[in-house]
Amino acid sequence: MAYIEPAPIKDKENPLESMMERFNIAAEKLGLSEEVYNVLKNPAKQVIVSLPITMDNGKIKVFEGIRVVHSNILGPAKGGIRFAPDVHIDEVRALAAWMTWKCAVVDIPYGGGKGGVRCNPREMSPGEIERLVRAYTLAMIDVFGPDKDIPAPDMGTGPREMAWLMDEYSKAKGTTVNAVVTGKPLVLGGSLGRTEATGRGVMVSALAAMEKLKINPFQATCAVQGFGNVGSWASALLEERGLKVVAVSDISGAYYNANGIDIQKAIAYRDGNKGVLEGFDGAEKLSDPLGLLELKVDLLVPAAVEDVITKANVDKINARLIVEGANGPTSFNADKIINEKGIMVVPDILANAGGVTVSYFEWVQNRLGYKWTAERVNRRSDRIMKEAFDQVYKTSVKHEVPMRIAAYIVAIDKVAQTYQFRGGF
Ligand SMILES: NC(=O)C1=CN([C@@H]2O[C@H](COP(=O)(O)OP(=O)(O)OC[C@H]3O[C@@H](n4cnc5c(N)ncnc54)[C@H](OP(=O)(O)O)[C@@H]3O)[C@@H](O)[C@H]2O)C=CC1
Ligand SMILES: O=C(O)CCC(=O)C(=O)O
Repeated sequence: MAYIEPAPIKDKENPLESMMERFNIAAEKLGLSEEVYNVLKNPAKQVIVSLPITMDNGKIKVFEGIRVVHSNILGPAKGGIRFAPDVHIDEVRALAAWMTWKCAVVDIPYGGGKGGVRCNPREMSPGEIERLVRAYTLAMIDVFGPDKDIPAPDMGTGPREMAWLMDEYSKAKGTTVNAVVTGKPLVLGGSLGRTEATGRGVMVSALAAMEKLKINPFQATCAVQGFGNVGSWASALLEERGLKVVAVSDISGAYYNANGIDIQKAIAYRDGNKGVLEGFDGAEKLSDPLGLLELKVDLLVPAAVEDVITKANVDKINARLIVEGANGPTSFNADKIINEKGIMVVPDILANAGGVTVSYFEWVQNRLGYKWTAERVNRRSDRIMKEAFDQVYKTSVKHEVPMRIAAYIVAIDKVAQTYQFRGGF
């Protein structure tokens, strides 16, 4: 099987710089005080650890593990853990700050954090991954905690890794602490609805934006980059709401069918094919996987990695609407051209906030010692996503700025007000 390694991203820009450029614009629009600006531009805590792991061949390999807490002014830090070969401190800093803004946009009582381990989980056995998760957890034992910093899944991690993290943390503390991590398997206190939550939030945001643009979902086409947790759930739920998903992709390539891809068939194929779409016969494989981003569709959902829409390809983007399932898929340099082209973008810190919203519900349920029904979880998260969309849309109209800057304005304003009331510096 031919994998594209490393990730096929051209012209990768620095996600931290992209984040700061937007932050600067919103801070200026808001007239943010210099003191609060200086607090928010720096992460509150950054921890880098070395993790020596015995590999299956008996050799010891040392991995680098990172956790960054950008802010805990609104509550404990919250954010996923990424296992990927190109994890970098600047990327984790940007991802942690995006979590601060994201939690503020959807108005949940958390600050922002993010973690990462530079590794390639595709080349590791389950035993090696388990040892790595446990070593990372122990190294972060004083960082994590249900009232301090609560991790969750991100790229390359899922419920299995969260279960090991909870177990290791609980053993170290001498008691079961399920609220230390979210995105757990149901039987360990995971929430109904968490697995699909990010994709579901993407769908809710997309439908809200399509209403503003007067696009009828039953006549709309869609392309989705990334067919992991976020991309596959977003594809399935958008298809369920009437859209024709004409293209999907993963690390093995991009797959196109003008008549619409049968998403359930694609998911079943992926699940029976070691997690990849390679060889899927319900669509044609595109010669250039990045061609998916340039298709003439109503809706484009980048749901894989950062910086896939950059100044190198932004001129060729043909979608009417972009809803960002991934964190940071559009570089700062591409923003201006997208705006000039009149393409509406529902930004990551709004569009993919459904995941952390249901993570919050999971933490609430763990602390209550009670389980909500899927119906309650979905109804509440849909309402939060829709309200956040409406607030960002109104702010965008009021300040005459794109939705992305509007989302930053909403978030930074909330965090700045909290600083003003709490004081203490
Ligand atoms: N999980 C969550 O709840 C949340 C995730 N996000 C963000 O969404 C994005 C995706 O995360 P998630 O779905 O959890 O991760 P997964 O690991 O589940 O899936 C990632 C998907 O992207 C594919 N992929 C990786 N690199 C490329 C590439 N260069 N080109 C095309 N496809 C690629 C992967 O392919 P393959 O599997 O073949 O390697 C896989 O299909 C990330 O930016 C993440 O930060 C945001 C909010 C919450
Ligand atoms: O569910 C969470 O707590 C965080 C998910 C995440 O990492 C993200 O939204 O980017």
